Amino acid sequence: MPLLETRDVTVRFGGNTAVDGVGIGVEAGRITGLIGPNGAGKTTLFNTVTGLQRPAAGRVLLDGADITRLAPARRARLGLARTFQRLELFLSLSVRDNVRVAGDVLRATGRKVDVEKETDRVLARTGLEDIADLEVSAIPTGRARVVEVARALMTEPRVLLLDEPASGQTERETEAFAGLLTGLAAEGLAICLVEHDLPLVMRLCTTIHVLDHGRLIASGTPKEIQESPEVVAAYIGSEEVTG
Ligand SMILES: Nc1ncnc2c1ncn2[C@@H]1O[C@H](COP(=O)(O)OP(=O)(O)OP(=O)(O)O)[C@@H](O)[C@H]1O
Repeated sequence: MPLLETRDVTVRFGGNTAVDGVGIGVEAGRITGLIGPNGAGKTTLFNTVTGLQRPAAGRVLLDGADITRLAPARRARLGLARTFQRLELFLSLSVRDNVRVAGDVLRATGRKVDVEKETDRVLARTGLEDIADLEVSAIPTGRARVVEVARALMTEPRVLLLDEPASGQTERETEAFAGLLTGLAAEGLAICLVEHDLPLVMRLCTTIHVLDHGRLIASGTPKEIQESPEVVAAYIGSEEVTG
């Protein structure tokens, strides 16, 4: 059973159906891809899962429990964490402080945590120790993306939703990042990856869901997705599906 599931989720903005009856699953210990051309509805689906967007219809389930009506903070306490396509970091704070602030979510669960120790552990785990004391405004975008992941990890999530985390990363940064994600999944985390770097998605994901114009047009292994005529047709003129 998937740890996170959407069932028949529909989101409308006026007359525009941004997400149209979409059901996807995200499993623990796996990296699940969510891809699709620009405007396909990927971020809107993430927003629905995390509670920033209310669906017109459908349900979101976490570990079998219906969380569709819960506020975003409640969902975060239940183990949902995300990063944002447009980075949502405190630019004038240090890398360490950006990570540390997420300790509040952990404290809100009532768990006794040493936030300083946990911050150090997460900074080490994500390879950010060398820039921990720099202001976020002074670091390259590629590393800032990792800071967002580190901040999400501070909440000790069960599910991590990543919205275009590799965008702005150098090839070397992406390599390190791929290693980090693989390691996190191996530790049991459920990761859902929205990413336009399709070779990266094909390499990391066990299952990939493909959206086009709000509709789920395919779900399957990387091989199945690359061979799907619907997927190839959806990407013609926008990007190539390669692995
Ligand atoms: N707040 C909003 N108000 C109105 N329309 C919106 C809003 N957010 C998204 N949309 C529309 O919903 C559709 C899906 O957008 P969304 O950002 O979810 O796609 P996406 O797959 O994440 O795209 P991209 O890959 O470009 O980030 C688009 O047609 C977009 O214009």
